[in-house]
Amino acid sequence: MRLTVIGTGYLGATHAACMAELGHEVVGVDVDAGKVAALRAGRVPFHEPGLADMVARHTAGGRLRFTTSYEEAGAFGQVHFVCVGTPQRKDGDAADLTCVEAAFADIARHAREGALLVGKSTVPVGTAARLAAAHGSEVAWNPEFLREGFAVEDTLRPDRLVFGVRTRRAERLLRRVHAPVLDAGTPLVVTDFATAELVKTAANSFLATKISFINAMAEVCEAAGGDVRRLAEALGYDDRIGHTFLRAGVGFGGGCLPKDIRAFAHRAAELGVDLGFLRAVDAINMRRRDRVITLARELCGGTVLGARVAVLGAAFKPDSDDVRDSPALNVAARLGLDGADVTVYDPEAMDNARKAFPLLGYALSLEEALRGADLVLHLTEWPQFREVDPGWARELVYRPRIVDGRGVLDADRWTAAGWRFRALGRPVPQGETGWTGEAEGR
Ligand SMILES: NC(=O)c1ccc[n+]([C@@H]2O[C@H](COP(=O)([O-])OP(=O)(O)OC[C@H]3O[C@@H](n4cnc5c(N)ncnc54)[C@H](O)[C@@H]3O)[C@@H](O)[C@H]2O)c1
Ligand SMILES: O=c1ccn([C@@H]2O[C@H](COP(=O)(O)OP(=O)(O)O[C@H]3O[C@H](CO)[C@@H](O)[C@H](O)[C@H]3O)[C@@H](O)[C@H]2O)c(=O)[nH]1
Repeated sequence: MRLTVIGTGYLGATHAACMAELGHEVVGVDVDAGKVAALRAGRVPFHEPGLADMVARHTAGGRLRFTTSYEEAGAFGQVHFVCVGTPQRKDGDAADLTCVEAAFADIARHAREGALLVGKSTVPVGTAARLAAAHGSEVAWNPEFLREGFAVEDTLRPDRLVFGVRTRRAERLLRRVHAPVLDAGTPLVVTDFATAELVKTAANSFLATKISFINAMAEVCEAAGGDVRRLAEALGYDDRIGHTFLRAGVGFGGGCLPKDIRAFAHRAAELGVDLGFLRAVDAINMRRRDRVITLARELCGGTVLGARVAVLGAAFKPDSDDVRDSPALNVAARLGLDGADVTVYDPEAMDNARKAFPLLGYALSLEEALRGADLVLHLTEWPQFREVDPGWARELVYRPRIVDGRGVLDADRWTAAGWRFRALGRPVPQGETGWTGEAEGR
């Protein structure tokens, strides 16, 4: 089929390449000429494992093209997928639909007779019906559930597909687009617009709730002397609960969960439904960032003023260079404002971090970040950070003190190598009694 993908960011570039992989002819459209130029040259302007190869292969083979022209896209496509951003509005919790509205208006104006306009962006319930009424084109909603870092795999082998449609024809077209995925046995839910839109915001709300639940348990563990890792392990053996999304730590960030739960609560309130629990989920999540800052202060003798702090991680999670609402950078920036001399290192997200927080210090290697540090904060669990030898790191830092904000480092190993080790939701390692009041200064 001839498809277009409008908006070629994290979601759209992946969707476009994967649709070409399924055998379709695809044109990607973006208003960002720089992004289009990079993609045309077969380069992906962000880090997503496996995607660069796929884009390079299909642009070279001619099945995947990129343009800034809606005219070209409209003349080409039988089905148009809208994948533009829906960030949080500057003036509140609602989703900013400016890009979605512009994209639908532009493609509706240029699309051929009978073309299907499919929304994939995450939107407040009611958006699809409004766009269908506004543009008179046939509309469908096909929400996307991919995770960054696994985007290709999640697109080619998703847990499920959801089609929000009003006609048999729209369903048939979407079935044809996804035929290889459906033939592989992927579950499909065909439903109305509202339900399709709600599946997406409900799924992200559930995931965020699960993370904040275990982080609230981490707070109780801190108060009671328990270990949230063992608690999560024991809880997860109950099949009804499961082990996934129960990793306690500095909490969730990224371009999706934080803004999606806020937008969902806002939209529900407009509809007269109080989803107040999502505000609690959000508050628990933000408190974990505060907790890292409290631990940092405690380990530095009450204040981080003048302390050299190495922050390991800038991306909101490993295997991504996305720094949108990154807990690591939020903590780093706040410590910087408190007078710490902060140096950030991340294997992939340095350029994005520099753009977002130009005043922080940046190191070109892990070793450089650690050298001379008074305190180390482990805030994004890249494999290379987990594999660090505590003895090697001990030789580089000025003071061996670390906060594990992701709950993956081995407290015993770090303590045995002479480190003062703190983690969220876990007891102070044996043999350590907490801050002893030794004088700071070099
Ligand atoms: N990132 C993810 O993992 C993911 C997963 C599922 C759903 N989503 C949802 O998908 C949507 C896109 O998210 P993203 O992370 O890819 O955002 P992004 O910011 O990476 O990409 C959005 C792209 O849309 C382009 N754009 C903006 N206005 C445009 C217009 N009028 N015409 C053409 N292009 C335009 C931007 O230049 C940008 O390249 C959001 O609604 C998000 O919630 C994202
Ligand atoms: O047990 C866990 C799991 C995740 N996280 C954090 O939660 C955030 C989100 O992680 P993840 O969901 O893996 O990443 P995203 O790529 O943001 O994906 C989410 O958001 C996408 C955009 O809507 C959806 O498509 C996905 O299904 C949904 O998982 C990250 O900061 C993680 O560090 C935790 O703190 N503990």
